[in-house]
Amino acid sequence: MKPVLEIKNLTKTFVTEGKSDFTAVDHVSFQLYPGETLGIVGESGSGKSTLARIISRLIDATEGSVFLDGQDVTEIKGKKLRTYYKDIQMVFQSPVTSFDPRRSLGDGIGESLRNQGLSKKEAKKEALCLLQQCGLSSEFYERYPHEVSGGQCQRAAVARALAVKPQIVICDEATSALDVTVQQQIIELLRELKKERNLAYLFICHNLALVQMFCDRVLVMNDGKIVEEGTPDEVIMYPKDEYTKMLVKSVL
Ligand SMILES: Nc1ncnc2c1ncn2[C@@H]1O[C@H](COP(=O)(O)OP(=O)(O)OP(=O)(O)O)[C@@H](O)[C@H]1O
Repeated sequence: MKPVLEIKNLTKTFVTEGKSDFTAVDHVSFQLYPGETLGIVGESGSGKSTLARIISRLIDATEGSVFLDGQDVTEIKGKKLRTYYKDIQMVFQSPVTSFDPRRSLGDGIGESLRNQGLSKKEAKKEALCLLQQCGLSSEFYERYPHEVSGGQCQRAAVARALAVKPQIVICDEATSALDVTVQQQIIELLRELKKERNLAYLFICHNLALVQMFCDRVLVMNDGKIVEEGTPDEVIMYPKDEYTKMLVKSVL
């Protein structure tokens, strides 16, 4: 099977005046396959979010390449980049702040649909359908981000991510701000949506129990490098790398 996403030697060095250069992502390479959920774990500051931001083209890499469906997308611009922004969507830790507080959830979801050329009426119909698929009834269309719970808002954020029909969804600590039962519900939702839409997920998470439950494969990052890779059982139950052993021990 061909990978949907291929990362080759990706490196990001931040250059700040008056400070020494800092390499947050250091020659990272991996592949993500269609329908796969790939976990990325590592301590705070290990470079996970920076990696996600490069892949999403929110920031540029210093070195290395990103391939989507075999096409080099590292430096694409204009229309190609706008299409790429649809192919890769992100769901963040804090759903409430990811929505405009002055607009209803339905409007927030509808906006991406209207940007794709749907009429106001069509966008509303589709937004209601997406909300329903994400377990939210039509009354949530009119609600504002501060009028819903964190879990409900994260469901709406998933609905908004799906509105543009992405191939890949990057979840950056998407369940970390939610309590345990709501975390499980969001994981179940992501699982169902993956099956229905053959999505691939990059699942950045510091909760190893969730990673073990949800991911097909796991990468461990330390100081910007991938230090171990394997199935959740291999990495979490039988870690080989010293850093992974420490990481696993620290949460047990
Ligand atoms: N714009 C920037 N300029 C300088 N350094 C940065 C910048 N963005 C991130 N960093 C640094 O890069 C390192 C990696 O940060 P990153 O947010 O990718 O880590 P992370 O593994 O996602 O951590 P967390 O789990 O806490 O979100 C950190 O030391 C951070 O301070």
